[in-house]
Amino acid sequence: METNVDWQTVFQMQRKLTQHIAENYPVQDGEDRVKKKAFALMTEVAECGNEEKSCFKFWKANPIPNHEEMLEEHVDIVHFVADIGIEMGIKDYKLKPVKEDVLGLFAGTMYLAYLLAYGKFNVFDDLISSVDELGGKLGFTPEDIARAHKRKNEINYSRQASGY
Ligand SMILES: O=c1ccn([C@H]2C[C@H](O)[C@@H](COP(=O)(O)O)O2)c(=O)[nH]1
Repeated sequence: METNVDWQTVFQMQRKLTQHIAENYPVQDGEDRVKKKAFALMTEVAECGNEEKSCFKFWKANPIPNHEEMLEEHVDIVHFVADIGIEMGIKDYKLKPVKEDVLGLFAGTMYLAYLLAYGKFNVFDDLISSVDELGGKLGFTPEDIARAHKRKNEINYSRQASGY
């Protein structure tokens, strides 16, 4: 299946970033990083949705989307999906077609993140598939996503270095 995100590269990069952040901020006794990262993912989905206002802000006369901001939020979502996969020890995932519109993808991604973290349901394939589909439905090419992901990955390292 053709994908909008080069997940193999994303996972390779995320493994290093996750390890780097864990060295700076070691996991505390009893801390559930899957729950925290699932919530971080939900907040990024909300931020992305807030840039693509036209899918839900029916009360606004002129809900103009901000494509650059939307792309930045989308690659934050991509970061956290891979991060959750790593945190959960996912070895194998399989992308599948998702028949949802943008609104359904935003809401579904949040719901799946909740199910994974709190219900312990095995829905990682659904989660990664929804986020992949979202990138395309928001109008981004695989090249747009790869470029923005690489840029944000570098920013994440400099933020760690500067004690952000
Ligand atoms: O454990 C973490 C913490 C942060 N990030 C990355 C994902 C996003 O690109 C960015 C989100 O951080 P803020 O920009 O919202 O601070 O950091 C991770 O990948 N793993």
